[in-house]
Amino acid sequence: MSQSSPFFNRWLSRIGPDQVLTILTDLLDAGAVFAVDAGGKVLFWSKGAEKLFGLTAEAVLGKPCAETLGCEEGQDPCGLAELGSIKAQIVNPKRANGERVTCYRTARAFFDANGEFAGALEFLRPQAASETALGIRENSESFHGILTRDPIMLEAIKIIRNVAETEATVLIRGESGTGKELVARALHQESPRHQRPFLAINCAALSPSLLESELFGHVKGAFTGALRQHDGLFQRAHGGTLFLDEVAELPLELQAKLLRVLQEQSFTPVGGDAILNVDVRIIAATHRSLREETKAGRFREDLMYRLRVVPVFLPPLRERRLDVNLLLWHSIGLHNLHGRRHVDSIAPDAMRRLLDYSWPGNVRELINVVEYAFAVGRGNELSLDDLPPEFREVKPAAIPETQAAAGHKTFRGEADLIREALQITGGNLEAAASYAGMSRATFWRKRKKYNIDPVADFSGADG
Ligand SMILES: Nc1ncnc2c1ncn2[C@@H]1O[C@H](COP(=O)(O)OP(=O)(O)OP(=O)(O)O)[C@@H](O)[C@H]1O
Repeated sequence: MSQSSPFFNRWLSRIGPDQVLTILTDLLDAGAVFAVDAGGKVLFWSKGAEKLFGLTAEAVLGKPCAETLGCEEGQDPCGLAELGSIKAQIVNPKRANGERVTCYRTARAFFDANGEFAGALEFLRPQAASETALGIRENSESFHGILTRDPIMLEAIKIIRNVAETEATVLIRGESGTGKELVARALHQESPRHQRPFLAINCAALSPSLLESELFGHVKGAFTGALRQHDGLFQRAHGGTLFLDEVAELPLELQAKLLRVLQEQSFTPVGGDAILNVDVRIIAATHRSLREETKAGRFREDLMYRLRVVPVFLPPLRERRLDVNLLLWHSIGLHNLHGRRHVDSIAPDAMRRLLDYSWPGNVRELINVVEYAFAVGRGNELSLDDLPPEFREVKPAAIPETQAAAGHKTFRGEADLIREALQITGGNLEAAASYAGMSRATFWRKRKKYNIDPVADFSGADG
């Protein structure tokens, strides 16, 4: 069906197609719109294009578009004659000041009555920092809110995807704040049980008697104060998933009761004598080694085997340096959307401290650090002064031993940060600049200053 009324063409010629196109593209002020002829010469250049590239229409009209936008990075500058249309292609056109800007390119070619390429209309929308952080271009992954570029985390996600379909019990091991609950929720969401409840309990947070009544419920009069019957989590999670966080802290007497539910899908509420049957999938998590706990006699061996049918390990954040960068920018992007401050760069000394930090509270701590920076700091650059005191006090020489043991380099300065960024990204300048918290132009300048050659030294590095 046509998108316009039969009167549109008449109206268009009365107003003037040129004026209509100009006004229309003004309405799209989030990016640049331009038209080219069959030879790639610019025929139309919107106000948004002037703003984005710092080039007036007067300076650009009639010039080859590839030259105007500095398409020299081995990318096909056009490709439209063959493809006909392009959607959300990532390109890096050049601004008047020489800086490159990452954009999404959407374009449509026109063909004349003989099928000959007759030019095209293009729309370039600059990519937001938060989109880069979300890893839309790089090989990162967002899976039910879990952001990562770390190979071990990606492997964990793969396992979760595969076991979600099954009924297997999963044991997630990781330090506090590494995302164990997030992963458990993802597993539930991916499973056939996703329309039934997902309930969670921290086994370390309650006294043994309260924990028992929370898990299994109690009948009226079961103990002093049990004024009415209470349905436990196992009953309420029927058909769904129960997440037992810090399962290693479960008292031995409750371990026996949990084992029975796992083996027989049945239990008796506190003070009751009727056996209740339930269908609940268990996902357990711990920061301890259950094997060690078993050896020490604190955890039942039979229960350990029941729980760790599929073990999943989440590494601490200090061992996932690519994720520090990714999660920082993701968190910054969220604050940029809602706060009064807009951060688009991180000062190199601040970035160095963030990357060198041992993150004992893992991702939860990182989120809080960004919140702190937005609460106390001002301006577009996140500086060292915006970070909590522990970041400002730590000298590179005083980096915790755990990190040194984990094989982390300590930085001596900006040059080291640039080298590390190139090393870890295999010489990809765009990704390396993002890793170092610098704009591409600044990264380029500093790389030159320290005479670091990305091609000779780092391309093909396995990062
Ligand atoms: N990879 C990730 N991507 C995005 N957000 C994450 C990631 N990992 C953790 N988070 C966020 O960090 C916070 C802590 O995560 P979560 O509660 O899942 O950790 P945990 O290991 O269960 O912690 P604890 O053992 O202390 O309960 C949450 O806000 C969570 O959304």
